[in-house]
Amino acid sequence: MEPTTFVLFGATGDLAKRKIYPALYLLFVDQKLPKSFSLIGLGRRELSDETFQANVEQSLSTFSKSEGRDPEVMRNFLRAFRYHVLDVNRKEDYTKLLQLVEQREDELNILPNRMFYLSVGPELFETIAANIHESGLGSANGWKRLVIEKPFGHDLPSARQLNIQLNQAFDETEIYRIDHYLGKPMVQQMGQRLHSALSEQDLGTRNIANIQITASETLGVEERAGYYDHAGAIRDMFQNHMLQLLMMLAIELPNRSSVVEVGNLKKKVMKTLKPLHKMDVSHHIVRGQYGEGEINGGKVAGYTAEPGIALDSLNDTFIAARLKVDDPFWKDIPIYIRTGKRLKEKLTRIVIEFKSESPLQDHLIVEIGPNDGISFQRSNSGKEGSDVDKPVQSKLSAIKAGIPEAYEILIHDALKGDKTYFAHWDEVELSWEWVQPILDAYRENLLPLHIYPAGTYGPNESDKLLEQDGFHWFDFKSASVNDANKGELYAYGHKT
Ligand SMILES: NC(=O)C1=CN([C@@H]2O[C@H](COP(=O)(O)OP(=O)(O)OC[C@H]3O[C@@H](n4cnc5c(N)ncnc54)[C@H](OP(=O)(O)O)[C@@H]3O)[C@@H](O)[C@H]2O)C=CC1
Ligand SMILES: O=C1O[C@H](COP(=O)(O)O)[C@@H](O)[C@H](O)[C@H]1O
Repeated sequence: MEPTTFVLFGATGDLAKRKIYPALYLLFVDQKLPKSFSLIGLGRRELSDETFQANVEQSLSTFSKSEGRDPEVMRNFLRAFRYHVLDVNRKEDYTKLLQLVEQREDELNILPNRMFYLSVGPELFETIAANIHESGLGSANGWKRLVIEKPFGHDLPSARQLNIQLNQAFDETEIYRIDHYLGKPMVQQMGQRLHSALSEQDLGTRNIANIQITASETLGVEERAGYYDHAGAIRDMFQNHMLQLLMMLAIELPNRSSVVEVGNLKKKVMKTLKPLHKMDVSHHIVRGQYGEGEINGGKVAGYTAEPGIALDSLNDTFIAARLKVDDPFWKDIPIYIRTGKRLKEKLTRIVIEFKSESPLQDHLIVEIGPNDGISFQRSNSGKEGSDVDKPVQSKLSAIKAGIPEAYEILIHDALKGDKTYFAHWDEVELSWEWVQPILDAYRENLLPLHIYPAGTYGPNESDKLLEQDGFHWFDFKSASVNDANKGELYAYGHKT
């Protein structure tokens, strides 16, 4: 891997501590960082290099999953870390930063390959990109890359505007838009596995009755009121993670697919999504907000009683949607997506329900979190005359233990210059285009905001959305994927 200077904006922030440093540490231990690697952390607060290094070490103790850190390994890891005070709005700070970057490149005798990671609020993205460009930080005789956190824009016009601004400083090939769901190992493989499962059974998508994508969380808004109350579930999860799950499920990635191929395939999925009209949104979308309730036996406050949230906030903490992909392969298969905060359990799963005459069992379940695996399940929920004692049968593949986490995978890819599992501009723009009528309908209050008790699966209207089509959300309680783990291990696409 080529020598790299990793310039981290937001080095004192939550994401850096929680995800970036632990991921870098694991990469270092696995010898996956470039041999010549230097990190310069940036923020407004005054820190010495030593305090910064101690803070990084502290965050590893708090957030890293690796056990038993060797002090010698830790010292070697932290040796690469320097800190520099920078206010993103002060041009002179970038000039000083350039001097430090060049000084470190000289000390290490490395080429000026620079990765700029923006782990700061989205309102700062444009300013930083412009200042990197103007200060000369981005014009050295090596490569430059911009890694950018979500959210990418607030709506379609602002996302387009942001992209135009970034393109003045970075080429699209140099921009790495992080969507951490794309770094989840199961997400990278599931389209392939679904197609293998269907073809091994000599089936086509005609045997699929519907597809259900659920990302439910037990957490509430936590300390992120300032951001979340303007984003809501639709921008925080739906426009990015949930639509990425749909794209990754619908495409069959050729082996060793290039970044361009993946981008084109995903774009095709988004282009075939039937558009919603603002006036029809209420027929296909359910908007919810959590009220007070119980999570894991403990009482929790409703959304508007959370710190920093206005009592009259109409922000959405839940969304359920019905979508259709209008292409010959997926035609006529309804796709339901739901995501929300303060729901009954923490899980991310995709359920493919087969038609009753299908030789397959009722459901193929792709479990993305907290564990991962693929299994067949028979669910009795909602079926008249069902035999509740019927054993759950399953074939399952799980991704082996020791697989790196999303941030580790994505940061490693960015260091290698592999953009395959980053969000490409075309698909980001198309997903905002699809979501925009919903944002408009929310703003104009064209659909009700349903309050659901915390600790449930969301408002009843979300169940009704499927009942209208003769379906039910899969009842995860009736068939545990972890029980299925005891069954025959069988990986679609390859045997484990
Ligand atoms: N936290 C999370 O779990 C997730 C976060 N994200 C995204 O990651 C990004 C960072 O989030 P998070 O770490 O939570 O945010 P925090 O508020 O915790 O950190 C913000 C960082 O930005 C720095 N900063 C703020 N203003 C300036 C400024 N004017 N000049 C220089 N530095 C500044 C702060 O440093 P200082 O105060 O020292 O200046 C701090 O290091 C956001 O885009 C967020 O949406 C995405 C997914 C999950
Ligand atoms: O990006 C985000 O994702 C998390 C959920 O991620 P997961 O990997 O735990 O499923 C969500 O809590 C957060 O609000 C959102 O910003």
